Amino acid sequence: MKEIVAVLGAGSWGTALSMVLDENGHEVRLWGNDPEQQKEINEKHTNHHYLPDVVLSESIIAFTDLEKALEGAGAIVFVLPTKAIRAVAKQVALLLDGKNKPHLVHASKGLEQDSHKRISVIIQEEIPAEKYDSLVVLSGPSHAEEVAKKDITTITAASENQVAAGYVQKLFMNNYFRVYRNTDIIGVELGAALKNIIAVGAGALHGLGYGDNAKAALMTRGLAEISRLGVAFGADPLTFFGLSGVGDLIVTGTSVHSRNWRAGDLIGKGHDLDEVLNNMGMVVEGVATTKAAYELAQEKGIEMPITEAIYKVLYEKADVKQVIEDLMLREGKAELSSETMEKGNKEI
Ligand SMILES: NC(=O)C1=CN([C@@H]2O[C@H](COP(=O)(O)OP(=O)(O)OC[C@H]3O[C@@H](n4cnc5c(N)ncnc54)[C@H](OP(=O)(O)O)[C@@H]3O)[C@@H](O)[C@H]2O)C=CC1
Ligand SMILES: O=C(CO)COP(=O)(O)O
Repeated sequence: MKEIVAVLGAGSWGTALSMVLDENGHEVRLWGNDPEQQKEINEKHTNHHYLPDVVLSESIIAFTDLEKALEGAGAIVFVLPTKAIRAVAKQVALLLDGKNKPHLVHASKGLEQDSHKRISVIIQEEIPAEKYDSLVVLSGPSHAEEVAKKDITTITAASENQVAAGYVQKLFMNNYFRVYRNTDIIGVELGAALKNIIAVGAGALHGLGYGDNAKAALMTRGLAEISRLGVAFGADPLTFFGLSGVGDLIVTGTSVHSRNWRAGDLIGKGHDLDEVLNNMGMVVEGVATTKAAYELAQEKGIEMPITEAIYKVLYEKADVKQVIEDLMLREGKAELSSETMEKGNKEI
């Protein structure tokens, strides 16, 4: 199968996914909003700010005109920071005529500020169902830097429509990029978004000089509270043991590639949050997601003590050592709770 694929978002992940699609023989149109970057990609075949030292195939063409990028596309892949998804989806909706119905895919990881909505929900709100074929979430442990080097990567294509998930599996899969199908969109999106909170925390522990025991504690108990929130909103608890749960938690909670981990590390070393975010030069989704998840947990009465602690450090300038002490000295509890394993039916 050879498709025309419009990749919306010419940052690290959009560029790395474009390389996979190009490798698989598809016609790739990489859309961004920066004319200088478009010129660089089309003339020098590099995207030096987002993927330094990587040479792109000449057949990956960058666009700044969204209408031209979407013309005749069989698939449209949203790979934008969460805060840009709604605005870009609105523009896409205006350009789709309902005759050529593309498959929609998104590969972003976050929750919308204020509404706390998942990305697939935002896309469905903005693009009328009659204008596209299907919607699939592509998510898993996958640093752009490693995918661009063709390092072995596994990822999940989640959709209620398994024919659509199979289409996306076929679109992306090759000998270094293995794609699994999944039916649990809620669990995959929540696992992907919420692990970024824990990655910020893991970086902060490293920056503060804590060791491996602390890291294991944070990641394990972090996974417990991610699952608790997810299950309360209808996710399958088993999803959190999969690629977009524990898999993505490992990759971001232990790696210097992770922008969330690096931001946490700098915060742990005493740097100011605004300074850290301004100097990163790339999106750090975990900071905004911490706020969204904290508000969601408060609203629904779901216990998320690690998220609450990270929220206090990021948004209330709480002393990080004091916050850790408070976490450690909470009332003693049983390790496993039944609410983590009982699937709820609330939707976000
Ligand atoms: N990097 C990774 O390894 C992975 C990232 N992800 C997820 O993918 C999403 C995107 O991340 P990533 O590519 O890393 O982010 P980057 O910060 O590397 O790049 C973001 C890109 O989005 C562009 N952008 C921002 N707002 C708009 C807009 N309104 N219209 C058009 N373009 C816009 C930026 O353009 P400009 O340069 O002009 O600001 C930039 O090209 C995130 O949700 C992230 O969590 C998922 C898996 C892996
Ligand atoms: O989600 C990612 C890898 O799976 C990338 O994480 P960061 O956004 O923290 O770099």
